Amino acid sequence: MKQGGSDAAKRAAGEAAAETVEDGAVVGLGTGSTAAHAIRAIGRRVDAGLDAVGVPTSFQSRELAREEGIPLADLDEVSVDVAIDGADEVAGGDLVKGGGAAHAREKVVDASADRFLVVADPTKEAEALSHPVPVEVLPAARSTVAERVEALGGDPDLRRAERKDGPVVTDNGNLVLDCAFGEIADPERLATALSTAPGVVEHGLFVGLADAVYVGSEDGVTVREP
Ligand SMILES: O=C(CO)[C@H](O)[C@H](O)COP(=O)(O)O
Repeated sequence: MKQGGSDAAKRAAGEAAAETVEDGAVVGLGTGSTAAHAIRAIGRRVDAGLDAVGVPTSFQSRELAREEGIPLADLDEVSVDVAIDGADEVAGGDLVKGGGAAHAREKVVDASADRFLVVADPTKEAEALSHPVPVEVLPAARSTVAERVEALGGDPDLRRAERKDGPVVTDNGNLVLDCAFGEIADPERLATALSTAPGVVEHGLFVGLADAVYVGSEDGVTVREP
């Protein structure tokens, strides 16, 4: 997993994206250490009088938003104006997400937003996607989906928890297969193949969803519109 970026770079990206949130906006709150900087910055702005409502993408982002005093809503109550979320790898407008196993809810929220802003540090950028693709699966479908992934040329690996024995269980009660495919020549095709496998809840390929990518560094932020 590409986790090598500096916290200063992540913070610069998260805070720059948070600055774009307009008064009255409904904001999709992403998951991970970079999105957390955006949530904290939005929290500071709410504290200073910004009228904004957050739609969390995970248990983690909900907890943080609560701590920061951001009013929250569910997706069946509001529509999202802008979502701000991190990524494990970015190539143009295509992403691999799901390092925090939150990609199913992240995709629902990010794809529903009028604008989806990706926040990342330079270590996440790539010419082509090659990061293993997290695939959330129903527990009963673990082995059938793994066989399907192998048939697609991938190498599935059940994600294991670091601080408990056994697998990672997602916020939705499912398992995650991290599927290495090497360089992904046609992300859209692979995304369709994974989506159509019975038992797949969601995968971490976000193809063509990003409206802008904020890449932070110690020296500032570059914004790309794919
Ligand atoms: O997709 C994600 C969680 O499911 C995260 O956004 C992704 O893993 C990036 O995390 P970080 O900003 O901590 O590097």
